[in-house]
Amino acid sequence: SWGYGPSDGPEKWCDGFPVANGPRQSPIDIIPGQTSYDSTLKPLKLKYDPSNSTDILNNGHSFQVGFVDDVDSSTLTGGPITGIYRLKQFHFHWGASDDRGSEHTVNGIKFPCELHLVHWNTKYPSFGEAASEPDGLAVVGVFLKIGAANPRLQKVLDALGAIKSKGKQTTFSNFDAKTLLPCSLDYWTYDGSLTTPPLLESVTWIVLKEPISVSPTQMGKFRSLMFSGDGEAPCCMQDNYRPPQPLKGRKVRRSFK
Ligand SMILES: NS(=O)(=O)c1ccc(-n2ccn(-c3ccc(F)cc3F)c2=O)cc1
Ligand SMILES: [Zn+2]
Repeated sequence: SWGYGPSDGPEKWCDGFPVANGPRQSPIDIIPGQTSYDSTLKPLKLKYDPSNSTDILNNGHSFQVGFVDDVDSSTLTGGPITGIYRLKQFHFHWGASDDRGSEHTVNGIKFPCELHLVHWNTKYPSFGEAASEPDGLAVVGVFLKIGAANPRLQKVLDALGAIKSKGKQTTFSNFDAKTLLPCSLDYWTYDGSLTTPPLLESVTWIVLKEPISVSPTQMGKFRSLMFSGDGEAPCCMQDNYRPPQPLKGRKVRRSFK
């Protein structure tokens, strides 16, 4: 299947997933000077219940923390979206070195890592159904910038030892995803897609302007994971990011002056 290497990486995804060349692909390069302030955009409202976190999984492309999503207890409302979206999972993308790793870029600048909090629109019966609807998903993107070690992030990183290789999963309870958010919820927003196959064009992207911090040592912990499963040739999980895609006339709005 697909990956991030020279033979199965982003340049090859269009072979199996023709939507890769579609009109609303993600990520994009955000050029702040070309975004438009929209005073009708509402503040983001993120309400996360720590008791909803369930597990942490190495899926062979990244690792993700899963949430109970059969009730409205961890939700996204407000912002550019209407209705209630439920948190399904969060995961990250990162580089082999601190000079790259984020999927979205700002004025062409890459961050070492990017956090994605994936939500689905409860007007649809399930995540799977929502994932194929143009207004089905909303992903909040948060940049990570090299600085002081982030103690809240460390809780997640301390669990990675148990899920080193593809397919490994372990329980991960009582994690408050809100602790991974920066102080300001100012954001850019645009209509886009999943950034990995199936690349479905069903995502309202909400990218926060303010990054959170991560230390070089903590970045090393991300890179200690493996794309490969036990018994396969070991392959470090790094550079698991898709580069920016053509804007194709889309408008990027911002919630702040
Ligand atoms: N990087 S991201 O844009 O946040 C992103 C990229 C890919 C996914 N993703 C991959 C498979 N799925 C998925 C899982 C179950 C399902 F029923 C439908 C899906 F699209 C999914 O949502 C979810 C999020
Ligand atoms: Zn992602």
